[in-house]
Amino acid sequence: MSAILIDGKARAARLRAEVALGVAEIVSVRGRAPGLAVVLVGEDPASSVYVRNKGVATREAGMVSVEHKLPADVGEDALLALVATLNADDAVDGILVQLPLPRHIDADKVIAALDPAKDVDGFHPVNAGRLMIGQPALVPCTPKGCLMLIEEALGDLSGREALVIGRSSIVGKPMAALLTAKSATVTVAHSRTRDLAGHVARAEIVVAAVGIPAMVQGEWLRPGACVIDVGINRVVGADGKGRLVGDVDFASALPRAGWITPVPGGVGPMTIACLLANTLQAARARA
Ligand SMILES: NC(=O)C1=CN([C@@H]2O[C@H](COP(=O)(O)OP(=O)(O)OC[C@H]3O[C@@H](n4cnc5c(N)ncnc54)[C@H](OP(=O)(O)O)[C@@H]3O)[C@@H](O)[C@H]2O)C=CC1
Ligand SMILES: Nc1nc(=O)c2c([nH]1)NC[C@@H]1CN(c3ccc(C(=O)N[C@@H](CCC(=O)O)C(=O)O)cc3)C=[N+]21
Repeated sequence: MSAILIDGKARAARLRAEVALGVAEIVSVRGRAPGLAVVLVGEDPASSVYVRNKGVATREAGMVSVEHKLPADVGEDALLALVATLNADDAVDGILVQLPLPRHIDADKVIAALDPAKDVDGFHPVNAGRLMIGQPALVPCTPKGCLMLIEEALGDLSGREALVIGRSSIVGKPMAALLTAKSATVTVAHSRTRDLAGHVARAEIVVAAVGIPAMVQGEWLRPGACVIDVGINRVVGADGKGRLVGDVDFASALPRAGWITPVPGGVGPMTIACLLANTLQAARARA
């Protein structure tokens, strides 16, 4: 038996096409396309790739994308001033501040300064809190995209055993909240978890968001599990070339899983498509 490959690239293309229809509609109503402002501080190479991919996708969906590149040594005050300007700019419907920020800047402070209505990453405490208590919110893009892939594979998730590996505010915590809202029975594992393999063995759904290349072994998996690999790790292969791998050991997981997302081509494209969906949602709410 071999797992069904979940084609995140194809699912993301469908979502982007849906978003483009919504964009056309809001343009006809409001006379202005949704606007996304992306703030990039310094030259993080992974972030640069993400920012470039996002720019192309937003324009293809008919949105206006404006990038603000600031030098790595920019002061916190200057960044907060830019956020205030974008908050006040009526042409800006969504703001994304690329993480990680340089160490001398307090990321929590910057996120808290965002207008929650424009927080298309869903990182502001108001949106994070709303998600926790089941109120309408802007939901973080990566877990939102993961949930779409899981539901498409499994349908109704109620009563399903789910394991989320990782408890970051960007992926793990909101992922656990979304799965709980869908009535899955959710376990959250992290660096202090004892017997990770034992938890993996019980899970019908495994979401791996750790940042350690190929750490989840295929042999740990419950046969037929739905495996969502969030990890984006750049490693150097035997040929000396760099390539991307996930947090799941794909080769050993493939024969044992029921469904699995590849890296690249799985969760990553969904993150970008969900960012566009969130920007449309924010534009509609503000219109
Ligand atoms: N595809 C996409 O669109 C995106 C991909 N990513 C990728 O996902 C991965 C995770 O990202 P992010 O959540 O931001 O990462 P963080 O570094 O913020 O969080 C990693 C989590 O993994 C946990 N962890 C570390 N070591 C272990 C271990 N040995 N066993 C179990 N858990 C462990 C940590 O535990 P503790 O809390 O105890 O430290 C922490 O909760 C990265 O590879 C990142 O590049 C991220 C965002 C979007
Ligand atoms: N404020 C903020 N929000 C984020 O959502 C955020 C962030 N900061 N900082 C960095 C991480 C990482 N991240 C990725 C998104 C898409 C791909 C992606 O498109 N990946 C493709 C292609 C990757 C390639 O080939 O280079 C794929 O997996 O197929 C990767 C990584 C979002 N993040």
